Amino acid sequence: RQFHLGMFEIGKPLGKGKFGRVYLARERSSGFVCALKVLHKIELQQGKVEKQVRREIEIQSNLAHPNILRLFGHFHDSKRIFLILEFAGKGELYKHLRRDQRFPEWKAASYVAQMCAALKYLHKKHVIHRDIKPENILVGIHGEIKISDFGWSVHAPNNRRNTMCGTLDYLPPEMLKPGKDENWYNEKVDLWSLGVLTYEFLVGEAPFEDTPSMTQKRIARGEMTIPPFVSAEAKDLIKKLLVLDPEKRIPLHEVEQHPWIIKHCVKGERAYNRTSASSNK
Ligand SMILES: COc1cccc(-c2nc(Nc3cc(C)[nH]n3)cc3ccccc23)c1
Repeated sequence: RQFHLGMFEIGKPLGKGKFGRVYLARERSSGFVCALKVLHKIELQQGKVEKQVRREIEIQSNLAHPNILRLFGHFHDSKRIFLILEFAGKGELYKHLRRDQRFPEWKAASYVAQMCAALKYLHKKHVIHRDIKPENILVGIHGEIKISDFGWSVHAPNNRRNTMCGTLDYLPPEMLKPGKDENWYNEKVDLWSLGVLTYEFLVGEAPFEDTPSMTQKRIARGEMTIPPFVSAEAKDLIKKLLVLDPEKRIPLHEVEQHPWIIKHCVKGERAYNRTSASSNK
């Protein structure tokens, strides 16, 4: 399908990302509401991120999952690249996290379960996200979460050098301490990040947050403390994800069956059984 700017009615600016502005937009013929991300080619060249953007488009265009932000299409003019993205009505998850300081366990567990579903889908397609953090998650109108920003995602196995920018908090040890094949890592990097995310949802800050050099040391040693207000089940899951050896991290299908997730996520079903039971009376 060919898209061009004239097809869209541009609405209010939603916000500014690292390399682009995002606008609410409506496709004129269908009335379909979406988010239009505008990237300036000059800025991408200066930031040396054209390849990353091409990869983001190529990967995200082929994904279709309720917890992954859809990329419906893209087009460009002489100066700009336009990404036609799904509109998530409640905006950036990290703003919700900062506003609430930390999430109650039922909400954190629901988000972790949704992340699990999204990561299972990605890993089945041999896509590693590599940049799972609250800043890259949007919230839909019904409170469901959607992974966005595939700028750092790759097809596994990766053996290309990637300069990292942004926070180190979410980097797994194998991406910090170059081993023999320093650039070879696999999907298990997303398990580590899921552990950091779970911790941050419940505590309100990342487990290894410190000065950049101290953060690297603490990640490499897996040095973190989990505050007493975190439940024993949640603590158990965090400790099973934040394991230095990638092969020893709890796999996604075990995460979704973990007691902490089950306890908080089958509520709907129990509630369903209660109502159906009561209606039989
Ligand atoms: C970089 O994009 C930024 C930056 C800051 C805020 C928003 C934002 N986005 C969305 N939804 C989106 C965004 C995309 C790509 N799809 N759906 C909703 C919002 C609601 C209130 C405030 C802000 C919002 C985006």
